[in-house]
Amino acid sequence: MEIMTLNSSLSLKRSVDAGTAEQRKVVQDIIADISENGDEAVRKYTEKFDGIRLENIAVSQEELDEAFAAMDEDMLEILKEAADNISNFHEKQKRNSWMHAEESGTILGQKLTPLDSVGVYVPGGKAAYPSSVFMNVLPAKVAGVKRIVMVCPPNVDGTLPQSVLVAASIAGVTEIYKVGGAQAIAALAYGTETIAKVDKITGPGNIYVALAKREVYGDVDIDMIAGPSEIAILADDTAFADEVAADMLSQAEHDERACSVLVTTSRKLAEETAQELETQLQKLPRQDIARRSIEDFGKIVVASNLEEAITAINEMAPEHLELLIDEPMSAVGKIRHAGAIFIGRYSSEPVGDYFAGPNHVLPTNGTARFSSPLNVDDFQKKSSIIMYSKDDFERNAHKIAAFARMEGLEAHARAIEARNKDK
Ligand SMILES: NC(=O)c1ccc[n+]([C@@H]2O[C@H](COP(=O)([O-])OP(=O)(O)OC[C@H]3O[C@@H](n4cnc5c(N)ncnc54)[C@H](O)[C@@H]3O)[C@@H](O)[C@H]2O)c1
Ligand SMILES: N[C@H](CO)Cc1c[nH]c[nH+]1
Ligand SMILES: [Zn+2]
Repeated sequence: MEIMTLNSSLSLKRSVDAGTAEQRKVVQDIIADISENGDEAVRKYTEKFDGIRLENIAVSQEELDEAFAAMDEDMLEILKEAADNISNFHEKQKRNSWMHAEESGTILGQKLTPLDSVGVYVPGGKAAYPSSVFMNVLPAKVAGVKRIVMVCPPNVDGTLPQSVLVAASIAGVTEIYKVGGAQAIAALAYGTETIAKVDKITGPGNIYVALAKREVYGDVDIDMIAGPSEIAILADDTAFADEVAADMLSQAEHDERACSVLVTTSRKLAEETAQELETQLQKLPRQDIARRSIEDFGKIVVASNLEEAITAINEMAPEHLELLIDEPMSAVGKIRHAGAIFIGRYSSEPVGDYFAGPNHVLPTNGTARFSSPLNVDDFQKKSSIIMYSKDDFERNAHKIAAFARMEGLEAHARAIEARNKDK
């Protein structure tokens, strides 16, 4: 891989993938068809895109039990431990309703209510993602959401991946359906005979899923449009090239359009990492995907100093950032934009993908400039509480009425004045 030098004309920013006009049209047509024809349209697209006609898309308790029984005991323990770590982390995010009583007797506050129902998209297609089941469902559970509907595209034999089913059971999903792509998003947003509509849809997926979420937003809420994975690694001469290359490939194997970038102050590390990437790629099972990702979107960049490197990384606002530098904690304050920051050698990105506890659904495509990881707040909504006292009302009524008249809203002013009389 070519090694570049960081200069003012080199930007690490990703261009947002808005899909092609043709893909948008495909998605709009699928959504319209599902809204109109419900389950029958779901069956048609599942047959077309996943290669199986399913008369019944609901996962039965029997299928869940079979998946559990077939799961390796040790693996089951690992899944449970990961689920505990993720739940514990998200418990710390949970906020409570609050009310504050002023001395004047007025009570102001904020009431938090979990969403009634959430739809969680779990990608199928290229890989099975039990970890994404945990990352979407467990924060919803912590928030108190009662109805959690999971959708996932079926395998060609009409099953769902065993690992996904077991994760769904551990996490406490309430309904599971074998449907993927834009047709799953439309079914969750508008409902079919089998799937009752939900209030919010979360979860990552490919371009068809992302475009569908964008289309239905407004009729339901969505979490974010999570694009292909990204990793930026900031490293100096204390880092090890084999570890840097391994971490870059860990995200490259997700998707041909995943993006792995090394920014380093050490030319030696840059050269060794380029070599390591080639050696390690040859031994990877998902070599084709990872190679295309590295060739089309991978970058190794040499910066003249740490400050310059951090400026470029802030501009990129990567989904994941690893700090493999001497005294990495000292750089954290200077990082303004990154979905998740992995500090030091033992915080390899997959630690966060699976086990540490923080969420792996993170802002991509530079949206870490203004978005946050999926979290418990995404599954609760707030209502303001206002209980105004007589004293406050009498003291402020004329100010409120004046404000209303300034806006030309006479009825507002009169609503206030109607109460400002002895009755
Ligand atoms: N950000 C995260 O947290 C995270 C986690 C896991 C996976 N991911 C990403 O999710 C994505 C998963 O993509 P995937 O494709 O493997 O699975 P997917 O489930 O997103 O997509 C499969 C579905 O796409 C639809 N589809 C495929 N080709 C189509 C076409 N030509 N026209 C219309 N619809 C079509 C089909 O309905 C199929 O069921 C990857 O990009 C991966 O990196 C992200
Ligand atoms: N790295 C992905 C998010 O960008 C999440 C994931 C799931 N499984 C493994 N990794
Ligand atoms: Zn990953």
